Amino acid sequence: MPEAAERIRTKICGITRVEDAGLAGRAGADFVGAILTEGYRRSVAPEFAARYPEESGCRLVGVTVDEPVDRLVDLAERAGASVLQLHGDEEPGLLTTLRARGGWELWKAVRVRSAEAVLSALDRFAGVADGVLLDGWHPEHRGGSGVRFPWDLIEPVRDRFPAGVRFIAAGGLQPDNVAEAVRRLRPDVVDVSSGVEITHGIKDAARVRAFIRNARQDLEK
Ligand SMILES: O=C(O)c1ccccc1N[C@@H]1O[C@H](COP(=O)(O)O)[C@@H](O)[C@H]1O
Repeated sequence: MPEAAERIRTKICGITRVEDAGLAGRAGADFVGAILTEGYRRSVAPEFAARYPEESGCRLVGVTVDEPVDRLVDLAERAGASVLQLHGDEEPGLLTTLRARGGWELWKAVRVRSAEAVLSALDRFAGVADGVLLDGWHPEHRGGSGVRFPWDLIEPVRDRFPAGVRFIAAGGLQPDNVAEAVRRLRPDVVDVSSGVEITHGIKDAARVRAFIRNARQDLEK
């Protein structure tokens, strides 16, 4: 008998208020994300993000951009992150080093500009990343910009994700398009930040609930 498909997981990212972590947890999210590298619109101190897991019951994803390894380990430990999302130009060797330094699940973010670049990233990070996150590309913002990647580029190469590597779909997801993303891209996790916000870092309760409900809808039919 074929195995039942795993249910879709959801991540609410860019949380800057403890009450929004609670909101995400009550709505059924699996992961809450905090931007731990300083200087971004949704950056928070690691000690502040450390309050999210207890408030939400979710696993904490620490998002960092091009941090040196010692600083990264320090941020991850202070936040109590369970997953590290590397959202810069990190090389595979950094992930190998991190794996030896702690028990974090490691996700590498790739900003999609071509299917070839995604295939090359899958190749380079196979064996070192537990997940590959695909995000939209924006000329000024590293992430959290609400930009979709071209889904039609990824649909034909979806099955090239190595077995056991989570596919996290991000970038421009919203309550209104997440069911279509789940159907077309068949991700393991859907990730949203700006699509459920009132303004940068401030989440809207109705949109968070609708996002999670709509993400799950296809698999529950
Ligand atoms: O949200 C940010 O400000 C941010 C800063 C630096 C790196 C990543 C960031 N956000 C990540 O971007 C994706 C997509 O966000 P959106 O839904 O398109 O707004 C998501 O993984 C965020 O974690």
